[in-house]
Amino acid sequence: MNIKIIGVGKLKEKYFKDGIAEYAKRLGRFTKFQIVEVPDEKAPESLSSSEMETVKQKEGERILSKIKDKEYVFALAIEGKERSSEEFSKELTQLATYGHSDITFVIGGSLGLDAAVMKRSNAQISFGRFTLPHQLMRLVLTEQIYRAFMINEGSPYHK
Ligand SMILES: C[S@@+](CC[C@H](N)C(=O)[O-])C[C@H]1O[C@@H](n2cnc3c(N)ncnc32)[C@H](O)[C@@H]1O
Repeated sequence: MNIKIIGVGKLKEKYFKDGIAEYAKRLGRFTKFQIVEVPDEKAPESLSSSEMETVKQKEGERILSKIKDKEYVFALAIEGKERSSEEFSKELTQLATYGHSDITFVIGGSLGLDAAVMKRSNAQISFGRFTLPHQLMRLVLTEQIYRAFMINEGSPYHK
């Protein structure tokens, strides 16, 4: 299985980079894992709602340019569907069983994901109603993907 996370903007803080690098290393024995970063658009607080839509649209086009037709896409969205870690683990196993070997997760920028990206997605995942910073979301998601493989293996990592 190939797993890709597409994120908007560069990861700046070392502690996020270190955390992600640790889980990415652990994931190496289960899957080919990569993070693809697309450039973010400047989004000052003074933007009008149509300017905000333009920012999301531009970021959305960059995201979509990194997705191939064969990829199964999960969009991360607060209003998406919540799952337990066990359900998520089962879902990934089922996708592999049904021949989906390229799984892509998309995390939006500071203004969220454009409608075109939501439309392209095959499923939407919510980590609950809290708004998480997109950089932290990358780390949390990477850990949950690792956890999903450990659950599937029956590892005591998941208690
Ligand atoms: C700072 S948030 C964007 C907030 C924006 N107001 C929105 O509603 O999408 C950046 C990205 O992180 C992800 N994200 C943040 N919190 C999330 C949550 N609780 N569940 C799923 N994804 C989340 C989403 O992909 C979101 O586009």
